[in-house]
Amino acid sequence: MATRVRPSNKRCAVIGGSGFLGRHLVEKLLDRGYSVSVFDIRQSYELSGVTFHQGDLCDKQALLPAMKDVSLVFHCASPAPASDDRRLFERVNIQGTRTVIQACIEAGVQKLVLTSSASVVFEGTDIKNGREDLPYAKKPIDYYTETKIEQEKLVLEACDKEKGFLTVAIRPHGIFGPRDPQLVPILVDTARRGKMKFIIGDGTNLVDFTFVENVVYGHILAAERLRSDSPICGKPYHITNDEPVRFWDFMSEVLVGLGYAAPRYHLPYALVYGLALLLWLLALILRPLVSFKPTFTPMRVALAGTHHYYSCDRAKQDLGYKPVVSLKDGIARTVQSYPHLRQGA
Ligand SMILES: NC(=O)C1=CN([C@@H]2O[C@H](COP(=O)(O)OP(=O)(O)OC[C@H]3O[C@@H](n4cnc5c(N)ncnc54)[C@H](O)[C@@H]3O)[C@@H](O)[C@H]2O)C=CC1
Ligand SMILES: CC(C)=CCC[C@@H](C)[C@H]1CC[C@H]2C3=C(CC[C@]12C)[C@@]1(C)CCC(=O)C[C@@H]1CC3
Repeated sequence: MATRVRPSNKRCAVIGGSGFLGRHLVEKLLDRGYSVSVFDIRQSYELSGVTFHQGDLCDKQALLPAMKDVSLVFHCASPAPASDDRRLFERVNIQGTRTVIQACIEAGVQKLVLTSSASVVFEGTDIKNGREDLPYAKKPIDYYTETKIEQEKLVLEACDKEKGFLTVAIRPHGIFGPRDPQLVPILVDTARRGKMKFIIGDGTNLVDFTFVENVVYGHILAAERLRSDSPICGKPYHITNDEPVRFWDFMSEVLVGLGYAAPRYHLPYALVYGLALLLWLLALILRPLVSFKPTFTPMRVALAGTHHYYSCDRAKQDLGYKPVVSLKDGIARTVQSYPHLRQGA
């Protein structure tokens, strides 16, 4: 009789492991003695100790080989929030996540850790020290958020102690750090086009920005604490730097660190939000004729002009989480890592 190989608890798979967060997670897992399978639609690097499987997560047959003899799966793949493609988000974040869950169960995976987002409760209005029991956004501000909500629900509802399939969701916010393809590049691009002169609103709104290594640490703690007798099964956890900062102070610090001027002039929030909404509608109506991507989307303006910071008390209590890199050090390491984005480079 063929005996089934018991999956090693130091063997894991990272879906989305070619991405910004995924790659940092893979590197830390290797440091901690795990062997890692990466599953991603693209391969962006090579690393010893890592086996790459290239494919679309909506394809179960493609996923299964990456999960062979694996006890733990991290799912941190998603289309980029900047894409406004409803069908793509629904296909990958909702249907694709259903497929990931089915594949995990079929492959005998015991633990699934999802990278969700703190934005699942954000509707474009102030959130101050938000806890995990806030309701999901009833009117999500974009398709990305809408489908991240459904994705999180699917993963948490799939948690089944009887069947030995345990799940947990990590909700990071504003991830930044070396190799981030979003935050610093968008900021620098906006500055280079001369559009970073204005502060939206009075500039006092507090926001969480989270250094990538803290997010990675939260994921690994969750994975290692996920057992059938632990309180974390089927629950979401905020992971932040636990140091809310003024959105515009953070932006200015990164800009000045890279040699650009900090924004100075104030614009009323309602005016900019209204304009962004108009532009978004215009882009939608004109889509069959011309395609343009406005820099100022309603979501971006809301993120830049409201308070949105979250309590990570639950993660501290249940996971023993504490940020490992301070905001100050995180910003310094990030700025240093982008010599090619410096003014004049
Ligand atoms: N970057 C941020 O500030 C935040 C990110 N998150 C979440 O963290 C996760 C990771 O985000 P990032 O690393 O920033 O994004 P990223 O875009 O760098 O990485 C996502 C990865 O998913 C892969 N992917 C996309 N569609 C796929 C498909 N159909 N099949 C297989 N792979 C596919 C991409 O190729 C990419 O490598 C995402 O789930 C995102 O929603 C949550 C909160 C904040
Ligand atoms: C805290 C959090 C969730 C951050 C997410 C990252 C991005 C959404 C931001 C990174 C750079 C930001 C940015 C703007 C909006 C939000 C970001 C894209 C603006 C477009 C807001 C309006 C401006 O005046 C220019 C800004 C450029 C940078």
